[in-house]
Amino acid sequence: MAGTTARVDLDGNTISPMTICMIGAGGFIGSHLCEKLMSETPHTVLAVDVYNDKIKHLLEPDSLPWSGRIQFHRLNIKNDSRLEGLIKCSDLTINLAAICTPADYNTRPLDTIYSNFIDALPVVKYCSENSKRLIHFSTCEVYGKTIGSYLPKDSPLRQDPAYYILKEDTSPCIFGSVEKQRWSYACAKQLIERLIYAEGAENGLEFTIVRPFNWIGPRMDFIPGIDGPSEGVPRVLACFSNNLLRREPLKLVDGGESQRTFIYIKDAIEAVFLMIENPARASGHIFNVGNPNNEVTVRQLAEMMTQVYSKVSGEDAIESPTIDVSSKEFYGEGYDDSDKRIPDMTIINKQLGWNPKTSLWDLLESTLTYQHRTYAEAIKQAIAKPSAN
Ligand SMILES: NC(=O)c1ccc[n+]([C@@H]2O[C@H](COP(=O)([O-])OP(=O)(O)OC[C@H]3O[C@@H](n4cnc5c(N)ncnc54)[C@H](O)[C@@H]3O)[C@@H](O)[C@H]2O)c1
Ligand SMILES: O=c1ccn([C@@H]2O[C@H](COP(=O)(O)OP(=O)(O)O[C@H]3OC[C@](O)(CO)[C@H]3O)[C@@H](O)[C@H]2O)c(=O)[nH]1
Repeated sequence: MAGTTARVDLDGNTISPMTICMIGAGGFIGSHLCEKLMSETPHTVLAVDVYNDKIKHLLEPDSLPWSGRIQFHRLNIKNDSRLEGLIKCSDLTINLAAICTPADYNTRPLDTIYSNFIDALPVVKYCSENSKRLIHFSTCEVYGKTIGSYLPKDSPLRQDPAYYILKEDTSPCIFGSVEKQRWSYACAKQLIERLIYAEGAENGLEFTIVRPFNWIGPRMDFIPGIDGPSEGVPRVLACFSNNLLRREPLKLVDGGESQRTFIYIKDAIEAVFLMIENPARASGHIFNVGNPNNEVTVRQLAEMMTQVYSKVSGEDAIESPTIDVSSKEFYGEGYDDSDKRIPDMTIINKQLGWNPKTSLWDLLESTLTYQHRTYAEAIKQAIAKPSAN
């Protein structure tokens, strides 16, 4: 129960209750952070977002044990003068707000760049000017492509970790050409990282930068036509969940050859907790947060999800569970991809002693159980309902 035993940091010091201004609190990661902060700590959250559907269960009814420790502020950080006041009255600001679905990067590059760079500027400025601590969410996409991806396909060096492991302090950021607008997001994230780093160096801003590597779990994105637009394209977990729920083949972009490491949201949130409560160990650092043991190709992910969904739903898989699509067909002009993403864990291990725990199979089992329970009935009804036209 929150607040009954004193919380101590990794060095044995008592942690005082703090007020956290969490921007983007209504999203996937924000909702999990808020949930754990409410149930396990005495901290207060000023939850800022334009939506609150994913945290409604924490805001209502008033009788919840943490009511009074979480306040929702519906505001758009693009144009709301209340933002500075909220940052000023908090001990820590966590900025999660962003456009962060790849389908937007090449089709809405301006919105993507504004969201990930321009809109984050006032947050950095207010933190710096008011001497407030900032935890800023960047992305593993700042690494772009691996050095190994430029070697010939049969080069033995491709097997050498030096050519693919992504290290915060030494790996380069390798993006495609400007016409490949996919990289608008990574580039905007990289520039805001550099600005935060410079504010730390020149003006003493106390910051931590988080680079998430494909965090997945319940409440990620939306299911098209159910709790999001029918034509919307969410991230891969929700795309594949949608296909499985509708008994459609899973679409493999460009053969599903790209590789990703997936981490369970609950493991990743543990890492963020350590950053929140151990400022002396976390400040001034950039942290990869991922699970290097959970690497698969997108094709393997599709196969695993098909098997796991069959188990949790009790339905046999369809006859042809996957179908190939080109990236142009799926995402449109200007799409490009990261080939492989394995995080180096040295820095987060040394500073915070953190390691991920959950296997890909286990995290898919709990996540797909959630997807089935949450959406299967709604999908059945949507399919049964004759369409409007
Ligand atoms: N989930 C991942 O695996 C992952 C990977 C890499 C990076 N990240 C980064 O982590 C952060 C959070 O990601 P997420 O997966 O929770 O995404 P999300 O889209 O679920 O959450 C982002 C939230 O920010 C809010 N928001 C966006 N613009 C806003 C604005 N102008 N004013 C107020 N609120 C605004 C959105 O409404 C949304 O609720 C993002 O910065 C993203 O780039 C996430
Ligand atoms: O139906 C689909 C959807 C996607 N793919 C391919 O899967 C790979 C992963 O896609 P996704 O999870 O949508 O996004 P990325 O990993 O490419 O990018 C994200 O990483 C972190 C973050 O910054 C925020 O979450 C974001 O940029 C990819 O190869 C798709 O092409 C598919 O085959 N079928």
